[in-house]
Formats: sequence, C-alpha cells, structure tokens
Amino acid sequence: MHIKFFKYQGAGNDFVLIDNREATIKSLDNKLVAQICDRRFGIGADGLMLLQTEPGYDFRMIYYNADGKEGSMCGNGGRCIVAFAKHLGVITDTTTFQAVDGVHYAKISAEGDWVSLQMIDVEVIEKDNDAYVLNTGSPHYVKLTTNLEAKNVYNEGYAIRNNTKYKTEGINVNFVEKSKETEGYFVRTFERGVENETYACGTGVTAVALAMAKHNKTFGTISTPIKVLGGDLNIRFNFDGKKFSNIFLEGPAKLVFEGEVEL
Ligand SMILES: N[C@H](CCC[C@H](N)C(=O)O)C(=O)O
Repeated sequence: MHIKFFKYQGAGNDFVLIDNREATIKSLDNKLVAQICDRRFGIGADGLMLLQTEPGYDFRMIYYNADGKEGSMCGNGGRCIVAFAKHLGVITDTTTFQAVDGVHYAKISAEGDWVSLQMIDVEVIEKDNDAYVLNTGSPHYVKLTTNLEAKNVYNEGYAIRNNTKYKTEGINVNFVEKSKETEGYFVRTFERGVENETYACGTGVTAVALAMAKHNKTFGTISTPIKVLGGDLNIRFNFDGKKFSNIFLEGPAKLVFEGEVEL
C-alpha cells in the first residue's frame, strides 16, 4: 500500500502522521508500526498517529507507540495532530476531537505551529515512597531529583519501569528538578512504549506540573513552565486542593517534512 506520511515534532517528541479519513488503512500490524518508527531501518519516530473521521467531532486520533502497540493518550502527539488537522484544512483555529482517553478541546495559533491542548481532569495522585504516581491520559511516575543533567535517565528509568510493581502494565518515568532560572522545572522522561528517554513527554510534563502543585501545596489557577531536552512547554490548570481541572498543555508543534512510503 502506497502511503503519504507527515513527520511532526512537539518539543522534540516526534511522530509520523497519516491522513486516514478515507479509511484506506483498516488496521496496522504492530511489526509494521515498529518498523516505520525504527530510527535506523524506518522513518524514525517516538510514535505514529492516524487521523480518522469521527461523527460529531472534527476527527479521531489513533496513537501507536514506537514499539508498535496502540498506546494510551499522547499529549505532544495530541498537539501535533491538531497542527496536522489545520494543515489538512480539517480545522481552522479551534477543535474538539476524540482520543483514547476521551474528548479533547484545543486551540492553535494562526501560524499553525503552537497548540494549547486541554487534558483530562485529574483527581487521584498516589505516592510510591517519595515519588508521585498519577494518570494524565497515560500513567506517570514523578520523582524529584538533583543534578538531573548528569543523571543516567535510561538506566534509572528502565529499572523503575521494569520493577515488580510496574513491569506488567509499564509506566512512564519522569525525573524533575526545580529550575534555578524560572518558577518552573527541568524534566527528563523515560517513556513506556518507546522504552527509552524521549526529548519531551506531554502527558509526563503535565503529570509533573500537577504533582509539584500537590507537593508544594499551591492552589488556584497555576501556570508552570517546564524545560525539556527538546525545548519548552507550559502547563496551565486549576487546583482546588482536591481536583485538577482546566488543564492545558501548551507549546510548539511543527511539520518537519512530508513523504511517501510503500507499506
Ligand atoms: N509513551 C506513553 C504514550 C505517549 C506519551 C507521550 N509521548 C506524551 O507526549 O504524552 C505511554 O505509553 O504511556
């Protein structure tokens, strides 16, 4: 099958996107997705997304991790598919679409390269020793640390993601350090389903922002800037001490190149 694909990146978290509104692709074999995402033998990406039609919504987002398996919600992927929808002319400056964790609202800049994506509300944050564990559309483990720049995120992230508690379902592991320059944080993430560190993780930085508000007991309307290896993201939300709502993940979403491939 001859397929046109588009390569997007959101703060260095990168994806292959395919316009499947004609439902040309009925299903995607795990091995084929993994091969497309392979950084040596394929196009190379942290994940792959299909943009599909969905009655009552602008589109449906189908997300696959680089390991080829259909994944849970991808925040940066959600921002990139909104930019892709604008590029295709499916939307103009706001959208409501369906994803694996429910309905998402988003707005996009006129230039089409900056997206603010609403994430699901969060009420439950658990502790695992001194780490925070919460689900922002994907499951996340958040651990405060120091000297993050020098940390071996692969080894330490791999060990937590594969320990007896998390091995079966997996979990995304976020290491966070308070920024010296801003009110925000520096975050590095070992991502489930990529099974490696990524340059950014949208649901991950969202989980970090919420966990830090809980940790610091800050309430009200909060805006948290977060630096990641691939750039800068911002998370805005309300926290009343119990529930996190009106959560928006904001940042760049850029088209890198487009091409064609024989699947
Ligand atoms: N790897 C994640 C899904 C993608 C999350 C990340 N790319 C994001 O931007 O949220 C998981 O399987 O839980």
